[in-house]
Amino acid sequence: MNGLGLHDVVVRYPGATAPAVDGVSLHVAPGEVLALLGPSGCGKSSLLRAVAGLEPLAGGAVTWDGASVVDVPVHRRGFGLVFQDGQLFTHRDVGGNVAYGLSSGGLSWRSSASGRSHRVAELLELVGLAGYERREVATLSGGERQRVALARALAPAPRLLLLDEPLSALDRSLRERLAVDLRAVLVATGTTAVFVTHDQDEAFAVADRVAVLADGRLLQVDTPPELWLRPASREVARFLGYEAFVPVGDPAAAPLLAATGPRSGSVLALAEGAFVVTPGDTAAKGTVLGVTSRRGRSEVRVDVPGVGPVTALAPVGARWDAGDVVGLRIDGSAIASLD
Ligand SMILES: Nc1ncnc2c1ncn2[C@@H]1O[C@H](COP(=O)(O)OP(=O)(O)OP(=O)(O)O)[C@@H](O)[C@H]1O
Repeated sequence: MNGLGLHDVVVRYPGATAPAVDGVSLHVAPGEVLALLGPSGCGKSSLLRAVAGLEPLAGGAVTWDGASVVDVPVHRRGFGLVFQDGQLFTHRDVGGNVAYGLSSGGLSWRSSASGRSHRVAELLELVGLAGYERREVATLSGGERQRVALARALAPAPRLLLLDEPLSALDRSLRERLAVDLRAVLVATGTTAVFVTHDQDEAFAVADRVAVLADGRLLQVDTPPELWLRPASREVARFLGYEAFVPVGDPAAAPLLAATGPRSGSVLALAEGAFVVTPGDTAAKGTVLGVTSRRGRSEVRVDVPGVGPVTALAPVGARWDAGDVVGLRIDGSAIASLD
């Protein structure tokens, strides 16, 4: 099979009671971007490092185009790496950092100085930093550094790019913008990539498919819409942000099913926003537990009979006190079903 193959990969650290990666099998097709998503300590980085060749395998195999790379040293795998902190060379300027990436490739622009500088300019333009060649690394913002790290890693046209939480040191709004830009760059260059993150939104923004890991095991791998609409288990659903579960046969499910239409699974999973606080006669009611404000809207913790505590959305500025009973409209698009 072309692309990256993981076959029952096991990573075990000396002295650890359980393996960090415990029999993970996955395939990443050429040109595909796969996110490894999971809580801290679930083994995402260990798996990525095993693919890179930075950690030895305790079991299983890593293949590229069907051939094992287990005995191929890190620098001969043709895989690029981007880390959380970019790891730029501070004694080189931006252009020097990107040109370093070129020198590790075996491609034709290596031969001429003008070919090299043209390629550096092209890569900087690709990552949104046209004209930055002579800037000192120390003068760059965190987001700019990560863009340079990406350009440097893409310079030798790696057959696989491995990104370990490349955006997690940045603040939220910058992270959201860069996630979109990162996907655009990976798609524009047709780069096959594996992207590690603990942030669901980021995984969904960057990847074609998302692999959810917990305790070193693969729980589910699917496209973002499939994963969101059909989480394979409560564990996956909880990790994606579903916060309440109602069996389909439960009386409390009736108004929910009226909003979603018939569903095939046996349990409904409710995400934040499955209820919207609405005045007037509504299908459901809840008792306010508390109110917080986030990103220009109010989030109201409400206790809904038969469902439990959930986060309902409300217009910003609206005021309630704990104990108030509020009407709730149901948004079927925030309700998934599982077996
Ligand atoms: N070098 C190491 N030596 C021993 N144990 C390690 C080492 N690196 C990681 N571990 C352990 O392996 C498990 C998986 O760690 P890993 O860093 O792969 O998880 P992660 O999902 O990437 O976490 P995070 O999001 O916090 O980086 C953890 O229990 C961790 O403590």
